[in-house]
Amino acid sequence: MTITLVNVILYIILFYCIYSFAKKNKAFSTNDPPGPKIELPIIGSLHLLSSKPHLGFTKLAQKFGGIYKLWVGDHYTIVVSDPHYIREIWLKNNDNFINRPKSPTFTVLSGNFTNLVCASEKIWRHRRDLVAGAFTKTKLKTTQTIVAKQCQRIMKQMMLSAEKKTLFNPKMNFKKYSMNIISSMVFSREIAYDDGEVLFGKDFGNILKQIEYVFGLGKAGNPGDAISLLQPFFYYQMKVMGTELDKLLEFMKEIYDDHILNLDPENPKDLFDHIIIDADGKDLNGILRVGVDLLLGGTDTSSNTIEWFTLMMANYPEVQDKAYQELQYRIGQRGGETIEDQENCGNRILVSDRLETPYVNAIIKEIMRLHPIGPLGIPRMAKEDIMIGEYFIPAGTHMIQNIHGLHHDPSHYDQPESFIPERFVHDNHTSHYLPFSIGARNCLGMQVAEMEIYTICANILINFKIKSVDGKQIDDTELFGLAVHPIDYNILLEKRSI
Ligand code: HEM
Repeated sequence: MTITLVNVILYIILFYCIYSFAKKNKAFSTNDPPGPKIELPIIGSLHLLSSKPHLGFTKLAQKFGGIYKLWVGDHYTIVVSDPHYIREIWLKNNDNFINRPKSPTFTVLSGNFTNLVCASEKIWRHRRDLVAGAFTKTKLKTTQTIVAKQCQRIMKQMMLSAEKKTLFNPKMNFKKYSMNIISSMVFSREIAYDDGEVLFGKDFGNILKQIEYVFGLGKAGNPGDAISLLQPFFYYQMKVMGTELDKLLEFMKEIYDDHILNLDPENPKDLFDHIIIDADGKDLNGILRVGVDLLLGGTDTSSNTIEWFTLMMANYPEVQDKAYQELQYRIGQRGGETIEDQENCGNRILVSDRLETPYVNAIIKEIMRLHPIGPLGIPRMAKEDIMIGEYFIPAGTHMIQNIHGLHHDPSHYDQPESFIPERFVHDNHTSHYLPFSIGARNCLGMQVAEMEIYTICANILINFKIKSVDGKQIDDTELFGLAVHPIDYNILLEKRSI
């Protein structure tokens, strides 16, 4: 009896493997893109990717070209790093690729696709309009002032660290900087850098831990997302993620209630007020989820880029010095240090200096080229069968924009693995530089991110020399997660003389 049951199970497994092998190795058309010759049952080509899938995908692009197909577990996937095809898909045919794949992780993180980042088409259009509208209504000057104020706060922390010669931890501090910008813009809330600081909304610091936790659980690469047979093994992880996300939503509800209580429709004080007013008293779930999305989307992304910046500056002191000279020159050009208006908040370099500091801009671009924090963007899914150029893409295909592959392609960038900011000084590389993606569903926070990254990086460069703790190069190994980040490290700061 037992043997018979074992036999039945073995037959089922065998049958499933044959079915899976046949399905994955059958062409959809005579116009499929190139890809691996043999797909394995169940896993497809997963074995060709490592724990750092962006590197695996880029290696495959070297073999199959800028557009290729493969099976990532159960999912037929097309990976694109050719700038021509990226534009055809994400820009010209955006409507057909507007949705995100329905993976278990996305399902939980998005409350069944009712948020903004993962929302399905109809809901997405409504949410995107709501948030984009609120961003537009929040005046540029207001955003600049918020960024300048937060930059001044972190400069004080860095100055203290330089004076006391204590180690400075980029990860923890830049996270607070990014989060303070987004939470000031959206919720009029800030978190403290140390326990002595008394700020409005004293519990807000807890949300940072909570975001960290949810981000950690939702890390890309959950095997249950790729292979549905494995989903039961990740049931508990998904359940915990849902519970932790609910806590974030509860917190968001408190902020919402507070906003409702103090709402002046004629005089909205922040982005959340704008969203609440535009939603006209409806869609509480949507508003709360959009609030969480903005915190999630606006924190680890920019802060990881700034972490890469201090790491690379410690490793390339000659680049730091060259940038410092440029910034000194710029200050001289505008008549010295004396810009003391409200928006400046005491910073030595302003957002308005950006156009006049091409080398600093080039450093930032080179860092986002070399270490794009979202190296595979956020995946999309084909709505209907479509021809893109000579290639057929069937409905349901998962689409990956391989930003890492695009940024590391030697046909666009000489010595793509080397850090050479100069390459961006005379050439914008516009067609093959896309850290924020492209098209109607590209990064909604791009302008804020660029502003906050420039402001802090330029002010760090003018105020400090960044050094590694032991005088050696800091390890620049990439760790893969929802955002690609460096191994946690400390730096030493040396104050530059004015
Ligand atoms: C270095 C900083 C950042 C990078 C590199 C980055 C990159 C990206 C990328 C690649 C996408 C996917 C777009 C697509 O599917 O085509 C995205 C989406 C998104 N980002 Fe960012 N991002 C950054 C900062 C931010 C910030 C600061 C915010 C919030 C203020 C933000 C909010 C969003 C949102 C809401 C989406 C989803 C858009 C949608 O689905 O309509 N991001 N981002």
